[in-house]
Amino acid sequence: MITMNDIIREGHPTLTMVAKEVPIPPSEEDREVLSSLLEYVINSQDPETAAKYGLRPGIGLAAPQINVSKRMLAVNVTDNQGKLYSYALFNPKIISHSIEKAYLTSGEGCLSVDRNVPGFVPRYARVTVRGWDVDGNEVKLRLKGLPAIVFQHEIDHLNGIMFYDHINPSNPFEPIPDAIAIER
Ligand SMILES: OCN(O)CCCc1ccccc1
Ligand code: NI
Repeated sequence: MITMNDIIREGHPTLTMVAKEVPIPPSEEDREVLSSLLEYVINSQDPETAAKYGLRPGIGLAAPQINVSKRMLAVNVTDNQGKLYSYALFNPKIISHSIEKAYLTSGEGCLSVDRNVPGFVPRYARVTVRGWDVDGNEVKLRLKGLPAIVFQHEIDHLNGIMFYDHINPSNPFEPIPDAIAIER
């Protein structure tokens, strides 16, 4: 199982690399890595397991964060209507997105960043993501709200982008025009 010892931190070069596509159908090794990402996210959200293994809670995790520079991510997050989005995908890609933006009023954090970086992170309000699941089946997701934000955070990791790269350095809390403010 993945623990915090396996998660690399900012300054590690893998976090700013562009990760490689995974051959589909996936190898047994790639299937195990993908499953371990989702396992971490779920474990980290279980208070007993998180306490037992010292896991920092996360609503997503991308393979580069465990020093595997391959295009894989896992998300386990509930939206504001109580719908659970639990996905582990190979080669996820945003194939369309709204013009409208959205941001978390609380800002974002990252398991690979051991510090608070305050500020609004502008994201697309709605995205359509296409990817492949652990069995190699194509998946297409239409996302909005917190799930859309998380998928964009994770897909950024596959392109070597950190959440704070999007924060306005001169005014981190500058209002984002016409954007949806998402309270958490
Ligand atoms: O890459 C995953 N990760 O570092 C865990 C935190 C994920 C996350 C936190 C806030 C907003 C979007 C995504
Ligand atoms: Ni992150």
